[in-house]
Formats: sequence, C-alpha cells, structure tokens
Amino acid sequence: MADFLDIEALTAGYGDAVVLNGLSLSLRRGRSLAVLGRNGAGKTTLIETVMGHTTVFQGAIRWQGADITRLPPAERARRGIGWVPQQREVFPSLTVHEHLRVAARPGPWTADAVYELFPRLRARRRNHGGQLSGGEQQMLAIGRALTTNPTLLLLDEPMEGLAPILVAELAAAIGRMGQGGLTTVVVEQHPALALAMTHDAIVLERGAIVHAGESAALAADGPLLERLLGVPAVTAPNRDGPPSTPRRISVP
Ligand SMILES: Nc1ncnc2c1ncn2[C@@H]1O[C@H](COP(=O)(O)OP(=O)(O)OP(=O)(O)O)[C@@H](O)[C@H]1O
Repeated sequence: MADFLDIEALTAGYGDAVVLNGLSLSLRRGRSLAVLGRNGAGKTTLIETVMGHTTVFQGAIRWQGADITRLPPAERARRGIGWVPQQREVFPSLTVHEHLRVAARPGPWTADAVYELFPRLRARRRNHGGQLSGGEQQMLAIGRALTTNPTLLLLDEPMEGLAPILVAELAAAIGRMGQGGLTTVVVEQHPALALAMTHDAIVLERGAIVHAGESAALAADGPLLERLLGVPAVTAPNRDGPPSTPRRISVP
C-alpha cells in the first residue's frame, strides 16, 4: 500500500457489464503514471472509476488512507482528485478567465499560474470557450482542473486530435505540472508520448493489468511494446526521467 491512491481488487463497469476485472494498483505521490492499452482495454473506465462515475461490483479504492469507493464524484474532487475528461467540457458562453475562476480553490494554481503554463490562454482570456481551437480548449480544460488545486490529476487522452505542435506544447506542460509536485495519471493512445512524459506505466488488457513498470524501461523494450500494444519500438525518452522542460518557465 502506498497510502496515496490504492486500488484493491477492483471489479467495475457500466450497468451490469464488467469492464475492470479485479484490478489492483498503488500510486505513489509525485510519480506520474501512463495508462496504456489497446482500444476498449478499460483505460477510460479505470479513471472514471477513480472519479466515481461507474458501478463498482467488488474491491476498494483508498485515497490518502480513506475508503472512497462509495463516495460521490464531487466529494472525491473536494478531497483533491482532479479529472480532465476526454470530452473537455468547455462552456461555450464562459470566457477563458471565467473558466479559471468558476471552480477555483485556494492553492498555488491560480489563474495567473495557469496563464504562465499556457501563454496561449492568457492571450485568449477574454474569449469565450466556443471561440477557442481544439488545442486551446484542451489547455483550458486542464487549466480549469488545475485551479481546483488537486493533489492528483487524471487526464484522459489529453492529446487526442491535436496538431503536432500543440501535442508537444501540452506534453511539456504536463511534464512541468509533475515537476511542480502534482501527481498525474495520463491515459494515452500513443505509447511514445505517454512513456516520455511519465515515471511509470501500466498496460491494460481486458480490464486487467498485464504489465507494470518504469516508463523508460518499457519505452526501451521494443519487443515488449510490440507484444503488449502491437506497436513498433518507440523513441527512447529522456534518460534523466520525465521530460526535460525549459527551465525559464516557473511553476507553482
Ligand atoms: N458508458 C458505457 N456504457 C457501457 N459500456 C461502456 C461505456 N463506456 C465504455 N464501455 C465499454 O467498456 C469497455 C472499455 O472501454 P474504455 O473506454 O474504458 O476503453 P479504453 O481502453 O479507454 O478504450 P479507448 O482507447 O477506445 O478509449 C469497452 O468494451 C466499452 O465498450
């Protein structure tokens, strides 16, 4: 047990359907985790279960020592678990700045800190959500989650559908969030990207963990990646740990 986030023999799904099958996982504070797996493996279901949006049939979720298995999503959020869903859920009629105030809680992640992380958002602060590009909406969704000052942030396919330049920008930002002390869990379709920005990785298959280890080791093992995910070897990540980032940018 890590006493941060502990998932114990969890069986969960939607309605009567079981998706996660006796899954156990311990997350350590300050260690970012990539959740990999083929389509339908249960990646999204895992983070939706941590947030309380699925049916839990068996097992338990402990957060900082407390059993949160039956707590409603809002209470989990209040206790410091942040979530950026795949759908982004940016409000078309609120401005960027309003998004960063609407759910804000005290802590280092103020609107200004978010603007420092995502300068594009500062330039767009008076624009409405509906006027933003897909990449800007994603940055805003992450920024809004950060302003709740979570201890753990769950990101569901944050790079999906973004142009390569924005993917690089977001990956660097997620790396900086980790350096600022936030623990992140990133669900990602592209192993190279996910492994380069995280400390540890798990691979899911049919709702169970079939591999767990350090991201760098998995990234360096082409045959294993091929077997687990059906992808050829990926570019090895930075050996010094999760992504190197420009030092001039400060984080809270
Ligand atoms: N709301 C839902 N109701 C019923 N079944 C669902 C629901 N969402 C997902 N599922 C099913 O749960 C299984 C796992 O889906 P999940 O979205 O967790 O996979 P994933 O690994 O995130 O895949 P992808 O990479 O395609 O998003 C799939 O069989 C899917 O059809």
